[in-house]
Amino acid sequence: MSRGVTVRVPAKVNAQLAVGAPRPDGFHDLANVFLAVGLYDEVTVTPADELRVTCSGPDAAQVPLDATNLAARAAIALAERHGIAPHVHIHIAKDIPVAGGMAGGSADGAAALLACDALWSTGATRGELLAICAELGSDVPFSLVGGAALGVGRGEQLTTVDVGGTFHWVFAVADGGLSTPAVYGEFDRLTAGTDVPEPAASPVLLAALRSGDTTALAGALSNGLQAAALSLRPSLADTLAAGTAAGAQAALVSGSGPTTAFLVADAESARKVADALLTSGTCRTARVAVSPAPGATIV
Ligand SMILES: C[C@](O)(CO)[C@H](O)COP(=O)(O)OP(=O)(O)OC[C@H]1O[C@@H](n2ccc(N)nc2=O)[C@H](O)[C@@H]1O
Ligand SMILES: Nc1ncnc2c1ncn2[C@@H]1O[C@H](COP(=O)(O)OP(=O)(O)OP(=O)(O)O)[C@@H](O)[C@H]1O
Repeated sequence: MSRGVTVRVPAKVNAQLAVGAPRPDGFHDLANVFLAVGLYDEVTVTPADELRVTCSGPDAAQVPLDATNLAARAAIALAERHGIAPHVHIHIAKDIPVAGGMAGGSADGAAALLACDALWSTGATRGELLAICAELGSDVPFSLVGGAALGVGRGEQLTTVDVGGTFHWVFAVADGGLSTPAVYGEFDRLTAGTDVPEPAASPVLLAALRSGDTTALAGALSNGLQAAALSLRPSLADTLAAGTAAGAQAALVSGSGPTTAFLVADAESARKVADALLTSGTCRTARVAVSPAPGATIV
């Protein structure tokens, strides 16, 4: 009988990503409407003689296994707060695309935190766990809570958003990743000398999510980092066009990219659009998923 704890954690797509001007600390204020999507990593922690990280899955070779791994950082942060040695083997079964703008590393951070908390019976409150998540990265608190939420500040201050139905997505995974800081840097370069408005959540988008109406949501999706991601990776325009031609109701870059996201009417259209994207040769692979999905959960 293993004494391990396993946590399942979802990827995210940004239904709206409004980006403000750079702050003195280098971050950008956001109005970030997160939606958790049903592509999952599973993180298992078991007692060990020292901290060790392993990873399996098709993209495993791209995942760092040292102390920079967000799952390792989460274990260390929790252990430090509770005076525990972080002697744990963390195994990541990775299904979320790496460096794809779907918060895969953030997901593993949130999952490892929840798993270690259970393994060590720390008694940490939800608020304490969320505070550690925010220290680890701007996307990490949302990976813990899942569902749908508006993130303000640098994206870490969350308010739940109501979602009235199930949305169907196709994700086109590109060859190679894009660095999140590089995409924000390109946003700064492209907007230099312009008046960047204060980011604000779109009432039309929030109403579309509440109604569960795919057509309304398709008209309201937006990503303020899209121009920057396309500037760094112009070939993404071909992927967006291929998905649109195949019948997607909306096509956009997912977060900082280079994964592209396609909102479709139902599961059947999802399969059709995924097949068309694959045969178009404009992406490495295509994945089908629904949203919203639950946050990090012990299984
Ligand atoms: C693009 C998104 O994925 C959208 O959800 C997030 O904003 C990125 O969140 P993340 O990967 O958790 O980012 P962090 O690890 O907090 O920050 C990485 C880097 O991204 C940039 N960054 C991130 C968040 C933010 N609000 N403004 C920024 O400028 C900064 O250069 C920062 O050094
Ligand atoms: N557990 C992890 N899984 C994947 N990458 C990790 C992990 N921990 C740290 N990293 C590092 O983080 C980088 C970004 O990976 P990640 O998959 O989180 O990107 P992302 O999905 O674009 O993130 P986001 O959408 O939050 O900006 C990777 O290139 C890798 O070096």
